[in-house]
Amino acid sequence: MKQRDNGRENDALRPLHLQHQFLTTAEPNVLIQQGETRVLVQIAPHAAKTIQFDYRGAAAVSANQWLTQALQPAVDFETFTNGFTLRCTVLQDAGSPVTTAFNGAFWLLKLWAHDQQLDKGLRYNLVAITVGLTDDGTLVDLETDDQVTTTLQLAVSDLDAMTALTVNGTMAFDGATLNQFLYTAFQGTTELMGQFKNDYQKQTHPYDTSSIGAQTVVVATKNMGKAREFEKMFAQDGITVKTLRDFPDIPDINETGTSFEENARLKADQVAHLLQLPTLADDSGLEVDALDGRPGIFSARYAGDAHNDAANNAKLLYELSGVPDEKRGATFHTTLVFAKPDQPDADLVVNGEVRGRILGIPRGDDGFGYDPLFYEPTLKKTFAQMTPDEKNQVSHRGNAMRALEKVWRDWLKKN
Ligand SMILES: O=c1[nH]c(=O)c2ncn([C@@H]3O[C@H](COP(=O)(O)OP(=O)(O)OP(=O)(O)O)[C@@H](O)[C@H]3O)c2[nH]1
Ligand SMILES: [Mg+2]
Repeated sequence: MKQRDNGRENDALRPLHLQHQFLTTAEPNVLIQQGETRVLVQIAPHAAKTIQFDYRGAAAVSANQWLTQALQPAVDFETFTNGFTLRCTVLQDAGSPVTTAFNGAFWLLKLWAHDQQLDKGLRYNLVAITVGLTDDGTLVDLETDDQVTTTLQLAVSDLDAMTALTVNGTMAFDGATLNQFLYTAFQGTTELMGQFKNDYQKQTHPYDTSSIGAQTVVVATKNMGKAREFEKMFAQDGITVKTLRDFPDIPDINETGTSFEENARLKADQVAHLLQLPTLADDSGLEVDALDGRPGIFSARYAGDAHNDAANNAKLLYELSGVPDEKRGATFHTTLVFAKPDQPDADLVVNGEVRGRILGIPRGDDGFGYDPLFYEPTLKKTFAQMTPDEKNQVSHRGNAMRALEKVWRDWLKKN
């Protein structure tokens, strides 16, 4: 392939670099660099449903017209509730500043729409490129030093639809030359589109989910006792389990709901959104008759915000001191929610319960949480005296899983 004076091959793009939130102001912004051309793009909403460009660089009037024309067909104002101004400040012009500005503007707009869950407001993805014609061929993604007779400025979608096409030049050219021009441009835009999509993917789903295969279920829990039970139950179907321990960068989810279901939805919906994967969550707790159903949804935080099983058990025994056996009945409850990414209305919800009695002294070493105090009358043991299989046969979580087992595969196939 032929090279330009600076060594860059004729069909090679300038290196692309995006710095999101280059300015630390609240307003969304990005610094886009294509080669040595640098444009700062900022977006601000306004009430009228219009696209406004505020290009700050040479030939601003024609630049604004071109940018608006190139973007307009992609924007669906049925979805966007307001319009927006895209301010593009050319900080350094080393060639093709308008198409560089367009790329920064489109992909900033796309992130902005995503943050507001208005992804549908953009009909397709766009990139723009500037291509030049020389005496002996075409050059992609022009720099200031490239000596060309004619330039072509193009915006094209990932559905191969052109939204803006401008040709400016000092020489006449024929149809074959135009085709050569377009061919070169499309090669450039295809490559550029891939680069922008990669960056967008990183910005919106920054978690590494490459280890998650088709036979894997993500469970949004940090509780290893729960995780072991899910692992065992799913293993019967040949399914492996990943938990939040596999994604340590996911922030803690505040269980601010007022019911098991609300809390399980919070956990499932948020993690499904962050990982963009179907996610199962479990919210469970112990409802003690003599305590009017406490600790209930507060079972993990019963003795204080730091989850401490020993302290929780000690508090339970203390609160039940003097309560006779026949009044120590309790229910263990589990709500399971299976969520698909960004479809909270489609959440699958099932429940499971088991009745038992709270002993006066702990028995058994297995299990977790309140297990040593929870006596189950049919197997005549505490949960902590049971093998994992025995516990799963009778437990709240086992019962919830059996309810889930009947429905989740069909649910997963829908949509
Ligand atoms: O003896 C027990 N046998 C069980 O089978 C069991 N299932 C749940 N629990 C306890 O009830 C609370 C749930 O709170 P919870 O649903 O918010 O879970 P958690 O905070 O531990 O983990 P996460 O899933 O929220 O990350 C926690 O204290 C759990 O230890 C159990 N105790
Ligand atoms: Mg919890």
